[in-house]
Amino acid sequence: MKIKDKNLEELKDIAKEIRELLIDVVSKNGGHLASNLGVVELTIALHYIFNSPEDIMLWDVGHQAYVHKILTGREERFPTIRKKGGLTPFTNPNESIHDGFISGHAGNTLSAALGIHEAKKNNKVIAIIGDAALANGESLEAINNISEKDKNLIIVLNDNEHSIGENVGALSKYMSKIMGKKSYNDFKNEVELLVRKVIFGNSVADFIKRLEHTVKYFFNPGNFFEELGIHYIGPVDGHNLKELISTFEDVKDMEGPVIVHIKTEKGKGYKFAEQNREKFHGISPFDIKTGETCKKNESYSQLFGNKLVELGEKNSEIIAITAGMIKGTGLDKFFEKYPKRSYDVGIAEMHAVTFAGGLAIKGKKPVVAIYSTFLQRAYDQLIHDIALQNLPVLFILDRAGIVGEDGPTHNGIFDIAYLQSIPNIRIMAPFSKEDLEKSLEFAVNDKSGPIAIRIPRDSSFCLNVGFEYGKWQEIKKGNEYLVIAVGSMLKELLIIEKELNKNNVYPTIVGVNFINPLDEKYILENFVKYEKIFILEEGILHGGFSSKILEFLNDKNINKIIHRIGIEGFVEHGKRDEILTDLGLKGKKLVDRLLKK
Ligand SMILES: Cc1ncc(C[n+]2csc(CCOP(=O)(O)OP(=O)(O)O)c2C)c(N)n1
Ligand SMILES: CC(=O)[C@@H](O)[C@H](O)COP(=O)(O)O
Ligand SMILES: [Mg+2]
Repeated sequence: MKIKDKNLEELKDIAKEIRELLIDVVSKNGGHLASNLGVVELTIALHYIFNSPEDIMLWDVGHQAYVHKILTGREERFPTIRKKGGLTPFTNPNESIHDGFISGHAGNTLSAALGIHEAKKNNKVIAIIGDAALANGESLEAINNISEKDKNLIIVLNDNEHSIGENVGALSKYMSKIMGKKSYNDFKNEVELLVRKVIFGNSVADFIKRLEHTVKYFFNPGNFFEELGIHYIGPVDGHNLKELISTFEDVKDMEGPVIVHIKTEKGKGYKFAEQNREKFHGISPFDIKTGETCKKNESYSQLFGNKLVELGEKNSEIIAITAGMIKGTGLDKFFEKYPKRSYDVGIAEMHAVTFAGGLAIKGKKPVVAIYSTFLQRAYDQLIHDIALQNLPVLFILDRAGIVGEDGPTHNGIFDIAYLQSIPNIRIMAPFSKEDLEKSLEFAVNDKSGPIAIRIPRDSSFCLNVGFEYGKWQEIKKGNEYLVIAVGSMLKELLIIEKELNKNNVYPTIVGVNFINPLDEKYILENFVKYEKIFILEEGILHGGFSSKILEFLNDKNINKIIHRIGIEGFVEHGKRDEILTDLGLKGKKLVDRLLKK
C-alpha cells in the first residue's frame, strides 16, 4: 500500500481499509489482533513521515507489526500470515528489508536499535515499543545506555495501558499518570497562541513568563526520561492522524535521543476487541459477527491451573508467579481465588525466578509458570540463584516443544538441553492428564530442590498409569522393538501404534515422565534385551534427552545403537500438527521412521 502521496482524508480511508483487512485475515488465521488494531494510525504516520528502509524501524515483540508489513510490500501475502510457508508472525530481516531486526521476545528492541544506530550513524533508527515491554529488564538496561550518549535515536512508546492483560508495575502507573496531562499538541497550540499575542501587542516579558510556565508544564510529564537525558514528547493521541503526523514531523530532525509517548487503544475499531482486549491480544480463528472462537478441549495449561487451585487449598505455602502470562499459563483461576498468593511481575522473567528464590529460601513453595522459550531469559538466575542453593522452586515450563503459528522465536525446544546440564534441577515431562495431575501433587509437596515440569501447547489426553518418582512407565509389552517416548510424544506414539502393528511391529512402549533423574534401573535391565531402540522427544536432539542416554550407555560400557527422533535446528511456523508431522514426530512420517531403521 502506498501512502506517501495521499492527503489526510485518503489516509483515514486507508486506516479503515487496513482495519478491515486485519480483522478479516486474523479471523481466519488467528493471530495478534488487538495490538495491531491499536497501531493502525501510528504505523501509517510513521511510514508517512519516515522513509523505510533507509530510516530503520524496529518493532518490539513484533506482534503489532502487521500494519507495518501491509505498508511495506507485503499486503498481497498478508492473508498467508502465520500459515506454513506464509508471512512470519513477527518481524524478520530475512522476510523483508523493512524489518530492522528479529522480534518475538519482548525487550530486545532498544538494545538492537542502539547497536544499529552505532553501526549506521547516518540512518535514523526508530524503535517502537509497548508500555509493558518498556518495563522489561533488557529495555531498561538499554535506556540506561542510550541516555548516556547523545544518540539520534527515536523511541516510540506505544502506551495502551495493557500488557496481554492489564499492565502492572510502578513504571506503568507513572506512565498512566503522565498520560492524563496536557498533550504535546495542546502545548504546541498554546505556544502558537502566545506568539500571536506577542505579535499583536502583548509585552515580551509577559510572553516569556507564560512560555516558561507552559514549557515547564510540558516537560514535567516526562520528567523521568528528561532526567535520564532523553527528550520526552507527549502524550500524543495515537488515533489522530493529523496530530501524529505533525508530531513526527517535529521529531524527525531533533538532536539526541527522544521518546515519543503515544496513547493508543488496544483493539480500536472492532467492538469485541475493544470490549475484551485480553482475549483479542492473541486469538485463534473467530467469527467476525460474534467475536466467538470455537470451543476446544481442555488444554494442559488449563489443567495445570485447575489442579493448582485444588492444591492451593491444601497447601497454603503455594505461591503462584507469572511474568505477564496469567491466562496463557492457566494461572487465572489461582489468581482469582488466591490474590494474596499470586504475583504477576510483568515481562520480567529474570526477576520472577530470583523473586521465587527469595520466597523459597524462607519456606514458601513458589510455582513459577513461564513459557519454556521465555525462561531462556533467566538462565543465569536458574543456575546462580536457584540451583546453586538447591531451592525448592517449581517451574512450570508451558509451551514446551513446538508451539505452532508463533514459530521459531517461541518454540520451546531447548529446555531439556539447557536444564539437564544444571546440577540439582529435576525435569519432568508428564505424558497425560492424569500424569500431569500426579506430577503436580508430587512436585508441590517436594521440599528437596528445584523441579521443572514441561507441558506442551496441546489439549490434554487421558491415560491413567502408575506414577513413581524417577520411574519410567512401561505402557505396552512387545518384542524386538523398544520405543521410549518422552512426555507429549507418548500420545503421538499411541495414535500410530495400530499402523505399526499392521506392519507386524509390536513395540514395547515406554512413557517417560522423569527426564532427570534418569530411570537407570530400567535402562540397565532392559536395553540389552532389544534389537532396536528408539527414543522420541519433542526437543532439540543435541544435548537433549537421548544424548543424555547415550552418555549414560557409554559410561556403563553398553554398546547399543539408539535411533533418536527429535528436533534439529530452528523450526519455522505453521500449525502445530503440521509442523510435528513435517518433523517426523507425528502421523505417517513417524510410522515410516519407526519402520525404516
Ligand atoms: C520475554 C517475553 N516474555 C513474555 C512475552 C509474551 N508477551 C508477548 S506480547 C506481551 C505483552 C506486550 O505488551 P506491550 O509491550 O504493552 O504491547 P501491546 O501488546 O500492549 O501493544 C507479552 C507479555 C514475550 N513475547 N517475551
Ligand atoms: C507475542 C507473544 O509472545 C504472545 O502473545 C504469544 O504469542 C502468546 O502465545 P499463546 O497464544 O500460545 O499464549
Ligand atoms: Mg501495551
